[in-house]
Amino acid sequence: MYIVTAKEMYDIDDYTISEIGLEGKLLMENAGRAVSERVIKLIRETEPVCIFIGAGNNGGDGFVIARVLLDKGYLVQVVQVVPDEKITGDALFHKRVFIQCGGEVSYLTDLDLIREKVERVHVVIDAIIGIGVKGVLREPIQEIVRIINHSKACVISVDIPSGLPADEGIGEFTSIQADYTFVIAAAKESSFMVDTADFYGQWEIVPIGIPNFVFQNNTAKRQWAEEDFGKTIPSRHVHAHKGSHGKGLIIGGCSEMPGSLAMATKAALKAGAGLVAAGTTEKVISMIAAMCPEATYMILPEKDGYITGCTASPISNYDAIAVGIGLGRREETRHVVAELLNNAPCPLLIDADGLYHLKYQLEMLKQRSEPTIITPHPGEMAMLLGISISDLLSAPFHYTRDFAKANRVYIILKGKHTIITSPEGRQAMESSGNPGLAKGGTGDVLTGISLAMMMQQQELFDALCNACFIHGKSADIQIEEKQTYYDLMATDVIDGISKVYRAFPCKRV
Ligand SMILES: NC(=O)C1=CN([C@@H]2O[C@H](COP(=O)(O)OP(=O)(O)OC[C@H]3O[C@@H](n4cnc5c(N)ncnc54)[C@H](O)[C@@H]3O)[C@@H](O)[C@H]2O)[C@H](O)CC1
Ligand SMILES: [K+]
Repeated sequence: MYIVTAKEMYDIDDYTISEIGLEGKLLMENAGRAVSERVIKLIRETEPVCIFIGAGNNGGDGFVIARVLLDKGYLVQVVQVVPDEKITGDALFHKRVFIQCGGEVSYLTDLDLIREKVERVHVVIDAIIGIGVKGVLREPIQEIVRIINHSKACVISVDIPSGLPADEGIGEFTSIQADYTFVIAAAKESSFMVDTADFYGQWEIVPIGIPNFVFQNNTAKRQWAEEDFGKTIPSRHVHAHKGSHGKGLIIGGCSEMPGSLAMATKAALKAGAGLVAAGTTEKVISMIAAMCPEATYMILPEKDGYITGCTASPISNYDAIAVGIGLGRREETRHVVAELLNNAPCPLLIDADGLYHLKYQLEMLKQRSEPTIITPHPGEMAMLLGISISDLLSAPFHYTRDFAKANRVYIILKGKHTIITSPEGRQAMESSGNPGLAKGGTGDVLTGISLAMMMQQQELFDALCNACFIHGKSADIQIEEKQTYYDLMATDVIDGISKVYRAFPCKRV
């Protein structure tokens, strides 16, 4: 599933029409038919339906839907909310076809009449405006939208709830509040944003015959799905030994936060790492060693229970290193992150307190020759960007892409919809997981799983997407099987990793 801005969707549309030769009328027919198929599954023939139609191609989709429903014996009324001369091009073509098939269209502007109509129907189909909306809705459309929103009818939007922007980061709007939205061809950015997602109601994408490669050439954003995990997760070879699955090092922990290191280490091993060493203070080792007997330990220098350095120890023979969890924010500890940024000869993941220290030495990121990965939650990402969390969440694709490109890092921006970004600006959204994950320690588990994935032979971007998938799916399976959003613990997410591998088995060889 691809994710697009309005501009990307128009480019995809133009290419399909002008270079491939699938005419606009045909795409509109496909769109209207595909939406009608879904509508027919939702409503009965006896339920009166009113289709509201605006001036653009979204309205054109509405005329196709009206024709299909009329033909199937539905009680359809069509209300055009703009004068006849505004209906042009492909939309006019389909309006004429609808009328030739016996359909009737009323152009209504009297708001009382519209209110009466809306009160009498069970279902409203909203084909007023699609991705072509500019700014806040003008009158009388704004008032018509209000009337529809106040009615008891089930509201089904075509492509996007009318009035809602397709792109992230757009401030003011008035929108239809849909119960269902059938999104044409590709997900729009706004269907994932905190301030706009709810207007869609339940939504689903309906394909309209645009070839896959056209999406690939026009957008760098997509959803990471189960099939992607199945296709990319590397096999475990029958002749494999522990060295085949990577040797990782996790540096972190302090006297007040020993558990975070234990959880990350255990999660890395559970997710498939061959060997994992935990680098920390002697005291923390004595606290966690029994919790994770499969790991090895590296004693690091300390002051008052906080790590002060790590490069005096051998860090060159690891395949990947993670730093930051439970590290603490003491100034002496900042040096640990600097040493690793300078010297880690392998992919380096920075999380939690490591990100706090990174803020003071961001310029070092560009000097690294090996990949760097950061795994912030929105608060940490906003801190690194120097903006507010609400600004970040209004346009997360934009902010993370710019930061990743400027600083040459991979980013996992954690959230309900986690966004994974590569230094080239490729972006994936991973949406598994549930509110049970909103608890201390789950980020440490993701760090451990990510470290393990980074060391399996797969492209680094895919590895990070798969780590998020395993983490979220583990939480989902635990909730399905035995737990609730209240009692899910980070350690349960570690236990659930085996269930993910059993549920989505990978090839053996
Ligand atoms: N994605 C595809 O491949 C296909 C999409 N289809 C549908 O087409 C629309 C986009 O159509 P477009 O004609 O570009 O724009 P709209 O229909 O969304 O609306 C334009 C219409 O709205 C008026 N308008 C804009 N802003 C406002 C405002 N603030 N207040 C009032 N009126 C406003 C503007 O004047 C225009 O008249 C897409 O969403 C799909 O549904 C194709 O049918 C199939 C291919
Ligand atoms: K619409």
